[in-house]
Amino acid sequence: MRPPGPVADADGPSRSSQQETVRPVLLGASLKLYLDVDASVAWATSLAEIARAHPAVVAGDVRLFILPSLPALDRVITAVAGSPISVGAQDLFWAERGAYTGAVSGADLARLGCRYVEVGHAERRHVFGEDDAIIRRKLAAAVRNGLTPVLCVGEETQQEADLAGETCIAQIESAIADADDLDDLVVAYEPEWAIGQAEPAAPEHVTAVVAQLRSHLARRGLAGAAVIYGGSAKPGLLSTLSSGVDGLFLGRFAHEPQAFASIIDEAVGTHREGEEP
Ligand SMILES: O=C[C@H](O)COP(=O)(O)O
Repeated sequence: MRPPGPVADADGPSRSSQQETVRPVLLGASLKLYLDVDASVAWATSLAEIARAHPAVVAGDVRLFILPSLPALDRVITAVAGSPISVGAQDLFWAERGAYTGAVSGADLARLGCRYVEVGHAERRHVFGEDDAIIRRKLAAAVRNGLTPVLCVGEETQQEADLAGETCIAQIESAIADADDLDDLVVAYEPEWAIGQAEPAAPEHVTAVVAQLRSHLARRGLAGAAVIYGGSAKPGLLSTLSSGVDGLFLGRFAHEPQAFASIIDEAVGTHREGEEP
């Protein structure tokens, strides 16, 4: 499923590995509201230079996506054009057109050149009051407009992996309930208690929860969905997770382009066998 509008990423390398059984590593980063527009463009420009020069990214073995703030989207898309970086938005509204002051249409995001859109982040739930019903409608809108949802799920408080997995599976099921023809999905496992901290969740916890999510998605016919980890992810983490995740969803620790570059280096060699996300 592809967006109907121009696509800001260079999908050539990614598509070229479609017949292979090795899954690429997916690294995403959301800027949240940390950087202003000029700083976002400068950051994206640096990442594009790194991406263009990195053999694993050029080959499609490591895929990158970035989610700047909405006012920065257009300029960031221009800044990374021709590089192997995909761009997405941090939010969308559930309807394309109408009397919805301040809302952002998925159709416009796709037309602008977005490939991804984030749905269900803990900050959207807690700061903006989004609930399961809103997340479900937004995810359906993303799919309807050819955007790949980056669906964030995660338990609120620290608990054992089995329980956390159950919570996340319930969130996934609720979120995808109204999405017709869902064939492209990224699930970002973000335990809420690990977001904005000094350290990420323990690797054993992450891999145990992600294993449950992968099994569940496979049973639902969504084995191709990538399951990535977010929550204070930073350089050094991916090596400890090995093939236990499909990649990382980065926040603050991606603000320094060289940190992002070092995570790309770590990603090399952590592919796993299976259907391509
Ligand atoms: O969107 C990203 C996640 O919420 C992680 O953010 P963080 O790494 O700054 O905790």
